[in-house]
Amino acid sequence: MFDVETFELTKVFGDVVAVDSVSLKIEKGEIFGLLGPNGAGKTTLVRLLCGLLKPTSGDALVGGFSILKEPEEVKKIIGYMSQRFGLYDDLTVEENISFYAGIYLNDKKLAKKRTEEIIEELSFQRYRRTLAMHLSGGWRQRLSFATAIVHEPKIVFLDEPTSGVDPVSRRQFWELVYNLSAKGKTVLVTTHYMDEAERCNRVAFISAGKIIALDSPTNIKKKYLRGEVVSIIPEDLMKCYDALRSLDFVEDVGIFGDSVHIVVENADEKMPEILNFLLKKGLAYVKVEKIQPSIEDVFVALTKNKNQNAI
Ligand SMILES: Nc1ncnc2c1ncn2[C@@H]1O[C@H](COP(=O)(O)OP(=O)(O)OP(=O)(O)O)[C@@H](O)[C@H]1O
Repeated sequence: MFDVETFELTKVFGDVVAVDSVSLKIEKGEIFGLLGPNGAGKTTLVRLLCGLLKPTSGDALVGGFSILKEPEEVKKIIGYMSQRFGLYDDLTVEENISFYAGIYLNDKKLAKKRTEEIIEELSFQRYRRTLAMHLSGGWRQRLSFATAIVHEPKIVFLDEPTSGVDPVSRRQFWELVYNLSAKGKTVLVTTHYMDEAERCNRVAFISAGKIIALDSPTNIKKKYLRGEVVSIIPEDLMKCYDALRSLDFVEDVGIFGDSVHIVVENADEKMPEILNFLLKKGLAYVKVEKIQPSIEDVFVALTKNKNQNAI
């Protein structure tokens, strides 16, 4: 059973096609990741699915309701955590939660009950009277999440929920996402963090409004990365990156923190040639090793070719 189904969904702003004929299906209970560079169309797709934007053409069913014909019904069954978090800084934690509970739930008693439940569930007890403006980044993010799920929506949209949040809070946040999924809720999450993509059941890559790859993280790596990855930690990152790009047996080159990753057909076979090349070019390095590919390696390979065909 699908909780989200889109049919050639398209949104055009002036001469920008922000979402370009997207057709996808998301199963009930799934954690579905949406990845893509800045401006790829992730936020626009999420806003369309939340019933906040009207499509230029195409349609989508969210929880069985059409975003085109029944956007108000869609809004009742979804939770949306936007990039801006949507918190009231001059209200306390409890007031923020109870404010959103009041908007979404008509029943006052139920709104109060849910506010208490959420405070308990998300461990807000000691911060309940703290103003939102005084919370740390991680707790603000948690509060924004709380306000998005206070009405127990079936489907939850999280737009870059962990952007700018420290690694510990990010990990804790993912526990909350897993809890939602374990309760049978469907989650669509957009992210820039590739390690977070690995945590999703399935991911879609979006580039210039089009879905260019969609599968489980494992299958995506198998399908789109036809080769093995060698990681090089050089002393001069940019010089090494530029030099490696000129090697004809290298399929893809990408920078990952302080290392350069190259994709080659057979890493063990090519290793002596790579070491020889670095030596000849006078490129000093700290470490060269074959590594397991990450979803980020696929991302580099996929976004390299901007004219990639949509699937
Ligand atoms: N309201 C709008 N009016 C005009 N153009 C828009 C509007 N909203 C988005 N766009 C354009 O649509 C394209 C997709 O933007 P969108 O915000 O959906 O991308 P994104 O993948 O979410 O990017 P980011 O990761 O930076 O948030 C961009 O070119 C953007 O400039």
